[in-house]
Amino acid sequence: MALDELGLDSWFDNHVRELCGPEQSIARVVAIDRGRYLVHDGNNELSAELLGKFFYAAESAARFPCVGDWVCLEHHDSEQFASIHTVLPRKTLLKRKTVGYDEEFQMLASNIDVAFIVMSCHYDFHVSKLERFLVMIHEAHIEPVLLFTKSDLITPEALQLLIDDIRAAGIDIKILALSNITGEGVEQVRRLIEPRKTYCMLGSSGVGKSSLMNRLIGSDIFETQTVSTSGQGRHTTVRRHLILLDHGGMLIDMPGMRELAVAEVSEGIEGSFADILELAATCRFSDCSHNNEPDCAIQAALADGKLNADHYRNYLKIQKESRHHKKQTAFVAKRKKPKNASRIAPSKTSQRKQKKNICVDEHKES
Ligand SMILES: Nc1nc2c(ncn2[C@@H]2O[C@H](COP(=O)(O)OP(=O)(O)OP(=O)(O)O)[C@@H](O)[C@H]2O)c(=O)[nH]1
Ligand SMILES: [Zn+2]
Repeated sequence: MALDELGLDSWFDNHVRELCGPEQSIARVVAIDRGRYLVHDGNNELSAELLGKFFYAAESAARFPCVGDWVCLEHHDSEQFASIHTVLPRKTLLKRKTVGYDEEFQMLASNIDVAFIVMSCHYDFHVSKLERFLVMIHEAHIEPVLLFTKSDLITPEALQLLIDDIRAAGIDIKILALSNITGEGVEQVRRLIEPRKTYCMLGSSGVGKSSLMNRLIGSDIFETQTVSTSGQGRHTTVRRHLILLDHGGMLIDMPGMRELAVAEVSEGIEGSFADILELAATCRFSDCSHNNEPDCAIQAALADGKLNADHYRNYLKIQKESRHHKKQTAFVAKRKKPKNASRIAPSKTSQRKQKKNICVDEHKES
């Protein structure tokens, strides 16, 4: 198989020439398992390890490879084993705020062209949740598509009402409805997937991501979970693996995400809340807080119903989270920064910590 079938194009090629040594070859990270990287070099999948230099002066988790990355490799004698020297620049990087106290973000996957937001139309659909996914996807410069699963459980009229709600919030992304049970709509999803492009599936646990994966692959390699009759999903084991589909495209499955806290986002907000930013630009005062200033365009639009109150509330919430994350990251970075960072070798403990930080795949994380 040629590397272009794995998504390599001239953009990456230019970086290969610049960044990979003459003895090195190029491969794509398809999975991470307990600190080991499974990479595909166009012919084989092989196991690769990081060079020690990755653990030096680690200012940011973003220096480590993640699923979807292109890396420069040096093969060892056995051919089945290699070391990773360099991570090539990424076209796109999907990340989220780390759950818990650590204020650094977590990389989910890179070099994704299209993100499928998978949501069940039968249970627990909220436009605000969709907006949260959209902020994250816009921030990463990825094209979003909404896949509504479980269409067999609601009437076409009820489905149309949900779509109307989404359009009313100013969201104009492509929407497809499907059922993994009857198979309706699955073919349309398959037709969306183009060769050499990378797709990912994002969505809460239990919405039907594994079921859809299995349908697209045509076999039951992903374990699916039975959910309670309320439709709510259960906790499933985490996996993140880049899979090559028969007709060419690539698909990365993501763990179910219960908590989706946003890291610092700016363009993501511009992408998802452009209507609000446009309105705010027409307030009388440029620093309007949209509370009780005169001639506030936001308050006026809320009053006459042109601006949906939930949409605005969600905007404020996400903006607050983003600001908070920015402040925290700046604070943590200041506290952590050692003098002469690049010359200090990390202790064994900090290497272990780093490994723990990047190898999220074997933990449950939703
Ligand atoms: N009625 C109906 N049930 C579905 C559909 N898709 C999935 N299910 C059921 O929903 C449950 C959860 O599906 P999964 O495919 O495991 O969901 P998931 O999104 O992969 O969940 P995680 O692995 O936890 O992230 C299973 O019992 C499926 O049979 C659908 O289109 N219609
Ligand atoms: Zn205002």
